[in-house]
Amino acid sequence: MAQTLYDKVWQAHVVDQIGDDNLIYIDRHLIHEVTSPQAFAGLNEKNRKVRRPDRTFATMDHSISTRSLALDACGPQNALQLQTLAQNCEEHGIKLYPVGHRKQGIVHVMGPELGLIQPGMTVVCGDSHTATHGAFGALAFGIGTSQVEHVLATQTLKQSKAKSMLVQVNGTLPTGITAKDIILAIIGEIGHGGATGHVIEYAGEAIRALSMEERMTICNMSIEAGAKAGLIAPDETTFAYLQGREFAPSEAHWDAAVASWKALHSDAGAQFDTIVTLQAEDIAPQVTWGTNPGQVIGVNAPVPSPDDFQDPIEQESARKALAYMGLSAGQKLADVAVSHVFIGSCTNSRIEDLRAAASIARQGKVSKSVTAMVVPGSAAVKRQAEAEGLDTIFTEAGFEWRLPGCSMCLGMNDDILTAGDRCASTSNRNFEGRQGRGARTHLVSPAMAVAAALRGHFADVREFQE
Ligand SMILES: CC(C)[C@H](C(=O)O)[C@@H](O)C(=O)O
Ligand code: SF4
Repeated sequence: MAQTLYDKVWQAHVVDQIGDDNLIYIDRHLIHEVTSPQAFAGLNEKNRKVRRPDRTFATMDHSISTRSLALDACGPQNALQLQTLAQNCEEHGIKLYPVGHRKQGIVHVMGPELGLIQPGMTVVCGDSHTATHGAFGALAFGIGTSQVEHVLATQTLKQSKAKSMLVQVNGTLPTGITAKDIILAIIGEIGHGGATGHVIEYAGEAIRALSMEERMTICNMSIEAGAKAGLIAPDETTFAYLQGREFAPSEAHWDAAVASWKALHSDAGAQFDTIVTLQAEDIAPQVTWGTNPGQVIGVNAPVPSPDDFQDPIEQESARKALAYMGLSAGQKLADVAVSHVFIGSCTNSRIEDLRAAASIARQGKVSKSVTAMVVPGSAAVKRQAEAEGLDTIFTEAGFEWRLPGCSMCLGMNDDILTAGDRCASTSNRNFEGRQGRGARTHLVSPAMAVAAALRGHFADVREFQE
C-alpha cells in the first residue's frame, strides 16, 4: 500500500505494541535546562542510568542571559537550573554545550548545525518547537518532562499515531516574501488549532525551492498550527546541507546513507486525512494582529473587526485580542508604532535570517522611539555573521548585537518587556504575556522586523527592495 513519509518513519521505529499505542525507538534526544532537571531527579531517585548517553545531547539556551556569559546573570534560580543541567550531564556522561562553548546555541539551531538530525530519524526534546527538525524528513516532536525521563531511561517512548495532513504550497514565492510569511499564511488559513491531532507534511514547488534554514522556519511553527510535528521529504538540498557536518555520516558511509534517505518520501497515491493547498503568489508579508498566530494579515490589509468572523468563538477571541493588543478594527498597520524589535528565536535566528535582516538594516537607522536587538541562534551563527560583517551593519544601524540564546522570545531571562510595550518579533508565539506581562507581540519575518525598526511602525518590506 502507498505510504506517507510519516508512515515510513513511524513504521521503521516501532519496537512494540502496548494496547492501542506503540513503543517507538528514539534516535536522538536533545535536552536543555528547563525541562530536564525533574527528569534526571526521577532517574536518580530510581537509581537508573541513562540508557544511551551517546544519543543524548544538551545545550543551555532558555534561562541564560544574552548580555553576559555569567551563569548567574539572570539570578540565582536560573543559575541553579543551569548548574543542575551541567551536573546531570557530567554524572550521566552526556555531551553538553554550555554557555560560552563554540557549539552552544538554541537547541533547535545548534542541533541541525552539528548534523545531529538526519532524514528518517526520530527526534525528541522536552520542548514544543522540536518540530523544527522535521525539515530534515525526521519525525521530531516535543515531549513533557516525565517523557524526558522515560526516554533517558529506555531510549523509547509510548506514542499513538497521529492523523496526517498534506500542506501543499504551489507556485513561486514573490520577491520579499519569506518562509516565515508562508507558515504564518498557512496558520492564518487553517487557524491556530487547524492541524490539531495531525502530523503535517509540507510539499509543493514553493517548499521544494526553500533552503534547509527556510524549511526549519516552516516546520518550527507546525506547533502553532496545533500539529504534533511537521515534516518535509529530504532531497538534494537536505543532503548538501548535511554533508561534512560533525555528526553526519562519514565519507565511507555517505553514499549508503543518501541511498536510503532517497526512499523517504510519500508514495504516489498515499492517503492523507486532510489536504490544504496554498498558492505562493498570493502570499503578502504577514503580521499578526492578535494573540494567537492564526490572527494574522498581510501588511497592507486593515486590522479585522470581530464581525468579520462567522464563528462566535472566533468573534470573541478577536474582540479580546484587539483589546489586549490596543488595536481597533479597520486600523492600518502602517499607523501602528512599535517600541521594540526582536530578531532572534529558533524560528528566525539562523545566518540566512540575519543576512536578510542586514540587507534591510543597511538602508537606514533604527527609529529613535524603538529599542531593537539581534540575537543570533547559536555561537556558530554569531561567528559567521561577524565574519561577514553583519554585526557591524546592525550596530551601526542602532541594533544591539547579542550572545546566542532564546532571549526575548519568552520571559525566562533578562529580556522581558513591560506592559504596553509593542514588539515586532521574529519569534513564534504571541499569546498574552509571552514576552512580558501586558506586552504586545506581533510576529513577522526578519526583514519585516527591520522595516518596522527603521520606520518606527509596521511597513511593507517590499518598499525597501533595492
Ligand atoms: C521552556 C519550554 C518548555 C518551552 C516550550 O516547550 O516550548 C519554550 O521553549 C517555549 O517556546 O515556550
Ligand atoms: S527560541 Fe523561543 S520558541 Fe524557541 S526554544 Fe527558545 S523559547 Fe522556545
